[in-house]
Amino acid sequence: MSVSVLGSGAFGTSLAISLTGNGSVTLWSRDQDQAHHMQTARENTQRLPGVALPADIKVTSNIDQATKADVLLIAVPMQKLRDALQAQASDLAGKTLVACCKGIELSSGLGPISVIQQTIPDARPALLTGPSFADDIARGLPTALTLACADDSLSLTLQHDLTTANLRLYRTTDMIGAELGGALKNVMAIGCGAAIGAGLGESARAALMTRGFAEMQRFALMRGARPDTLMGLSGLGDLVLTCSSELSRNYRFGLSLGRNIQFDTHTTVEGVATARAMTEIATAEGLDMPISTTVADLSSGAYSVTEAIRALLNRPLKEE
Ligand SMILES: NC(=O)C1=CN([C@@H]2O[C@H](COP(=O)(O)OP(=O)(O)OC[C@H]3O[C@@H](n4cnc5c(N)ncnc54)[C@H](OP(=O)(O)O)[C@@H]3O)[C@@H](O)[C@H]2O)C=CC1
Ligand SMILES: O=C(CO)COP(=O)(O)O
Repeated sequence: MSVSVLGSGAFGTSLAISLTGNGSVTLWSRDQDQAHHMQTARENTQRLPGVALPADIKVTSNIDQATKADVLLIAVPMQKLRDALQAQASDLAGKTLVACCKGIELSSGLGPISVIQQTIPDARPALLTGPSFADDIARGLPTALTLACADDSLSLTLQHDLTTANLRLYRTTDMIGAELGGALKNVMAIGCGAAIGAGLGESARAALMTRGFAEMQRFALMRGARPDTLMGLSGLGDLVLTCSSELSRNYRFGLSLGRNIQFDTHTTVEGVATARAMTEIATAEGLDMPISTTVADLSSGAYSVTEAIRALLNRPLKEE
């Protein structure tokens, strides 16, 4: 099996490292200088410092070379996915494309699978998602992920090809559920970070995670997901990880909001655009999503943390 990872950020680099024992691995960067630096320094100093790139990984900025592989993992941020696919559309036609991003596209309200289907209609799409920090994967720590794919035979092949000694993949055919679990947990992680950053305590975080999970289920079921998918790695599993660890960028962004301090605007924080997308869809569908709406307002600066707390606590009392 040969695999190329398109997108040399933290996650793409970690997946390339993890897959080196399984066959030939190419890591593609859109930036020629960055690709050259990684190829010679054997480290992604910009996005995943401190982890050596195994000698077997070929790093390139040549898309023709990269797209020769049997399987292409697409590891770019959700809001960049459409542009990234469109820019390479002719090279990607007919390929097996495994999206590795988590989010809802703000301009369309679609998840990664649908964006692939729109931009590269004859591609064979799948999604890799679930609780995993790039650093953990790169260091070979045990991780379990969800592989979502509608085509059973392709799904079995990918599960076999992408599983490693430390990376265990579970299959599902519920692509909508897997997409939304990964997308929506980032929104809740921002909320939890804000609560902890503002000193509201662990009980507040538990309440936000639980009621946030109820919102995730409500939203995902409305869009046709299966309830059990949300209970799995791509939903509950990733929610627990992301809402409780400072390794998460979404959680750290929330912490900065709660503490009223600046956050590096170059850092990828998927939950900000997804909160906005989720809120717009929920409003159009008449779905009650108070935490997501509050996170969207908090992230955009429309609400202060004090206003956000007031908005959530002053809602009418209801049954659980
Ligand atoms: N980091 C993690 O622990 C995990 C991340 N993910 C998901 O993976 C996705 C990517 O995240 P991550 O790798 O961490 O992000 P990073 O911010 O570390 O890297 C993003 C990468 O995408 C590249 N990129 C951006 N736009 C384009 C484009 N149009 N064409 C080609 N390449 C592009 C960037 O290139 P450039 O440097 O040139 O801008 C950069 O290499 C996200 O959806 C995230 O939720 C999932 C699980 C874990
Ligand atoms: O998706 C992740 C963990 O599963 C990574 O989370 P962040 O994007 O918040 O760092």
